[in-house]
Amino acid sequence: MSRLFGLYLVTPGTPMAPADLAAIVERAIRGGARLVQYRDKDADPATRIAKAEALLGLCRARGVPLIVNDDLGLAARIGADGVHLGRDDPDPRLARARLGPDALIGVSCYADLARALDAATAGADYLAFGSFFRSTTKPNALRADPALLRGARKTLGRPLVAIGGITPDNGGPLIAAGADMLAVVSGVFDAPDCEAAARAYTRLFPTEDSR
Ligand SMILES: Cc1ncc(COP(=O)(O)OP(=O)(O)O)c(N)n1
Ligand SMILES: Cc1ncsc1CCOP(=O)(O)O
Repeated sequence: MSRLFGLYLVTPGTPMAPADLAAIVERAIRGGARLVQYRDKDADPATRIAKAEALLGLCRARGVPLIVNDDLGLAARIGADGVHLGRDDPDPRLARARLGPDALIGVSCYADLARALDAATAGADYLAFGSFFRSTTKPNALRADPALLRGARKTLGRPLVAIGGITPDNGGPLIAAGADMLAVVSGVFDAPDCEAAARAYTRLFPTEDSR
């Protein structure tokens, strides 16, 4: 698994034809997205399988991992690279047992460092914090203060993902505070040029040589 660093694209979960979804994800990968999460709360099971499989094929061809939000069963069924788990989802240990030692397991920690420590102990590969800014995708998301990332950096020893209302204009300070990845939905999916938008996030990160 490549190092967890850079733009993390999360799909919006709004009704969208599989081909349109794949086209945007492909453009975002061209713009530098290094990890993709299939997040889809509303589609029926057959549509979810079809979309996730289409994205997995695309991501495999581009060498970018695809993980599934919430749904451990779907991740196992399609052979995804991992799963992202929130408060209402299975324990990371269960996900590890089901998906295997190489699976990428991410856990939502909101603004809760104690939860993050537990998740790290339970084998999470990355810890996600947020929402750092108001999110149109998830307007009622719990809010986190960017300063939290500095403490998380010192104590957790795992890659940190920041999410929620992140734009190319407000993302830099989150990276400076300790975020390894910026997870983004609307900043890419709602942009007139998805590839250019992804590139604008990608440019916020130091290059491999300067890290
Ligand atoms: C990278 C990343 N971080 C946080 C979330 C939110 O997960 P969760 O709290 O489970 O909420 P839903 O996504 O299920 O609404 C995420 N999906 N990805
Ligand atoms: C899933 C999720 N969890 C907290 S905010 C959020 C949505 C992020 O989307 P956007 O990048 O459009 O704010």
